[in-house]
Amino acid sequence: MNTQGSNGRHKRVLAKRLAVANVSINLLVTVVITAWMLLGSYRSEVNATRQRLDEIGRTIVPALVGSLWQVNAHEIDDRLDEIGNIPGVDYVRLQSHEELHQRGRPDAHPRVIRTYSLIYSDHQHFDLGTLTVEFGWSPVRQKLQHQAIEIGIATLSLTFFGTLALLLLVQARMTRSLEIMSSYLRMLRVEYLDIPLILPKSKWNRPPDEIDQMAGSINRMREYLAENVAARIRHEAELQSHHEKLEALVRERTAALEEKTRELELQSHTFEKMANTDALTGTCSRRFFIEVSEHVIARCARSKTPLAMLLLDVDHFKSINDVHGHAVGDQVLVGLASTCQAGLREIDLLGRLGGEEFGLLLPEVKMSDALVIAERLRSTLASLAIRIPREDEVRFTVSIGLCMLSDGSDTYETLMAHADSALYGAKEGGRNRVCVFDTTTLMAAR
Ligand SMILES: Nc1nc2c(ncn2[C@@H]2O[C@H](COP(=O)(O)OP(=O)(O)OP(=O)(O)O)[C@@H](O)[C@H]2O)c(=O)[nH]1
Repeated sequence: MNTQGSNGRHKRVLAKRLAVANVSINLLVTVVITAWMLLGSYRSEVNATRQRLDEIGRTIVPALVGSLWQVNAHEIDDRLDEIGNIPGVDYVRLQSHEELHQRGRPDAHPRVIRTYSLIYSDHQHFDLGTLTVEFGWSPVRQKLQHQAIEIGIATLSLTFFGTLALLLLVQARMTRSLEIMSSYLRMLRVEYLDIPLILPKSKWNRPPDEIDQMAGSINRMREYLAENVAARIRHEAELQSHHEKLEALVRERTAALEEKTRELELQSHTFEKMANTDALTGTCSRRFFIEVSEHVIARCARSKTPLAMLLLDVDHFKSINDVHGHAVGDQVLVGLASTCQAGLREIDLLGRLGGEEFGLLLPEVKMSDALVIAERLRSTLASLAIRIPREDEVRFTVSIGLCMLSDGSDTYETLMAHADSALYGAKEGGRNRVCVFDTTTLMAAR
């Protein structure tokens, strides 16, 4: 990560602001100091002027009074010249009786004026006139101006070099460090969190300052962020691992569930098949035969399609059981069912209704065809030989009751009652025969 770059737009703004502030403060301080120093100079100048005036009063004025008393014009002029030559004296005025002596020119606004009374004392006081001495502004002004210029130049030089030094110091320490820190924070990314912020080392072995503290805080924040990111990555990895384990578990459980469902479906299918199939003969169970018959009968009744119902019953089956055993009886039933089944169409339905009694539903078959089918069945079964171990074979006959769907109101129960009635007729008629149900008469086929 490059932390040496800087944002050009804000380059050294801080240093410039500091320089402007420093120059402004220095100028203000310069003005105040200059004013204060000039005031001090002015005061000391005033004191010096007063001391000179006192000196004039002590030395020259008594000599002047003596010259005036002696009326020594030459000496008077010398004294006045002496006063007029004192630095700073602009104007000297001697008013003695009618005479006026002047040196220099009076100022409209003199700086300091002092008037001396010229009195000669010799047991008596004689008033000889007044002496006025004026100190003007020009020498003091010049002096103060020079002083102001000197102070100004010195202070400005100090300001310039001080500001320059400050700028260099700020640039070397603050601006550069702040630029590096700013650049570091701008470039900071999750992948760079292991790179610490390093400020350029100072040549001098100085104690840590606020910039070092800030850099330390940034590094602590970076470490804290790095720890947090590492913890987050760790947690995400753990979460991912848990997620994968969970998904594997769900897949495993789903597979087990699907397997179980398949097993249950298979079982259910088997149970359904078992429930719908007669265990011994493989034909429809009574319940399934009734259920399907009800639908077929209703459909044929609606569409006025012919339908025949046959009820088959093995003749003297009890004797077969009694003579040959129950197992042989079972063999007879199996043989009957498979023989019947072999000659049926897809839409025909054979069901074992109980014991040795079977129902046979023949949709879309008219009476004449139904009779043919019933007779053929009876005949085929009568000639069927059931192979048994000891007696070689067993033969049997069946009685068949036949009825037709007569009108739209017929149901399974009515058809079954009719077929049963016909079967009863067949049994009564001597067995091994087909009987057709008729509402008025029972007609035997043979
Ligand atoms: N072997 C065997 N016998 C059964 C089965 N179900 C019922 N039976 C027997 O079938 C016999 C039916 O006898 P019956 O009702 O008297 O009828 P039948 O002897 O056939 O006489 P008819 O119908 O009048 O000709 C009984 O002895 C039952 O025990 C079975 O599944 N297997």
